[in-house]
Amino acid sequence: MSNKKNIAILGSTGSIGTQALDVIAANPDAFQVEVLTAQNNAALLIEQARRFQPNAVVITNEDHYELVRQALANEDVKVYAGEKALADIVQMETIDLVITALVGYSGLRPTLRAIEAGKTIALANKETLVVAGDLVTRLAREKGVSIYPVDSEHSAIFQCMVGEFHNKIEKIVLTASGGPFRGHLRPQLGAVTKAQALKHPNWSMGAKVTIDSASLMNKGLEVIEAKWLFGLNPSQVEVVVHPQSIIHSFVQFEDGSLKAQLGLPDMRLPIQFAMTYPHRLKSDFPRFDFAQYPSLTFEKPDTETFRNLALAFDALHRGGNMPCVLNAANEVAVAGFLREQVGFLEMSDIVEQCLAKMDYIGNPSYEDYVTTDKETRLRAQELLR
Ligand SMILES: NC(=O)C1=CN([C@@H]2O[C@H](COP(=O)(O)OP(=O)(O)OC[C@H]3O[C@@H](n4cnc5c(N)ncnc54)[C@H](OP(=O)(O)O)[C@@H]3O)[C@@H](O)[C@H]2O)C=CC1
Ligand SMILES: CC(=O)[C@@H](O)[C@H](O)COP(=O)(O)O
Ligand SMILES: [Mn+2]
Repeated sequence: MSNKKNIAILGSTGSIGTQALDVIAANPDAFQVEVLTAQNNAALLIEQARRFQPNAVVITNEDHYELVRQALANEDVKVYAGEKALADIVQMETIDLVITALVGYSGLRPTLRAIEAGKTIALANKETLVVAGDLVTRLAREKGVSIYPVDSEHSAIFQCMVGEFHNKIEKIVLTASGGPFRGHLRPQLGAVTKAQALKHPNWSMGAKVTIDSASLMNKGLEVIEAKWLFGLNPSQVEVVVHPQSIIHSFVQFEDGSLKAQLGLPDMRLPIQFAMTYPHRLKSDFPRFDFAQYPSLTFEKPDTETFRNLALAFDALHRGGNMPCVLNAANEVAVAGFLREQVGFLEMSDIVEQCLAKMDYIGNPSYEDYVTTDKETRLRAQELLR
């Protein structure tokens, strides 16, 4: 019997997925890859499967199935395709921990299925908690499943909470880099390009989260994610702009003590911590050098210019299916911006109009979320030029 943790990585070809594999490659005695999944990047999935020899891989775009199957015909790796296969594979008995590194709404169903099967979750896919945080956290409580955060801010809060779980949080303060357009006003934002928006000042990430960072929707999604992960009221979550991205977030306890977690912007650390909690594993990640950062600065977010953050707080206050509406409208808007169909500022317009027009459902079922997501997408599509 091996002591290695058997890991499934959903979205292994993405930014988080490939960094999770870096962590595994650096710690072959601690981890074994059990499952890898991808949507379109068949070539990288094949390369990863040859290198890490998982039990199984899933390619969700069925058009690539034959290519992957033939390429792995001489390996001891099972090959599946399609969304149903993705939702089923997470229940495989041999999996210990599922890393949800998919992007967007696509993470919801497999995450719920993994929790149903009692799998520990390392959650990068924040949209899962934005869309259906009540369902997901309720099911996790029922099944006794732990959800460990991968997102850097939430990992920071979680790391500050270690040894403090019996103590009450007064508030948390999420740090935001402010993105590439920090300090810009609306007239300037009207003219920014996709290439400029994809240049995050501190982090190298997938396209969707990078655009969300530029529009401050990422911070809005993270506010909602934090509410569900840490059981907070909306009034207990604040955001401060910290352009250096060195302090990853703060927790303030009820005695007024403020704790923070610091480090260079490198996702491998939070990914690894979610995989090893409650332990820490020795790493060779670059260390922080105080001489390189003579000042760490803070500003209030400008929510009049970057309206997405205010819209996310609004959706959180309204509750029910409104965060699901926010997410679906934003996914359509970001895809439209990446196709250069809409401008930067129009992304918030689309989200705002969907929040105003979609029917409110107070206590949504899973089916209500599926319907809300579908109908919001249709409405948002109509708003694309
Ligand atoms: N990147 C980062 O540093 C951080 C990311 N996050 C969050 O982590 C999640 C992943 O982000 P990131 O790694 O940047 O994203 P990427 O776009 O880099 O990767 C997404 C992964 O999901 C797969 N995928 C995309 N769409 C689908 C779909 N519909 N069904 C199944 N698989 C799909 C992709 O497959 P393929 O490539 O084969 O098409 C890829 O493997 C997001 O929720 C993001 O907000 C949070 C903090 C930091
Ligand atoms: C690395 C990570 O966790 C991202 O979600 C990051 O937070 C993006 O940075 P900003 O949204 O603060 O620009
Ligand atoms: Mn983050």
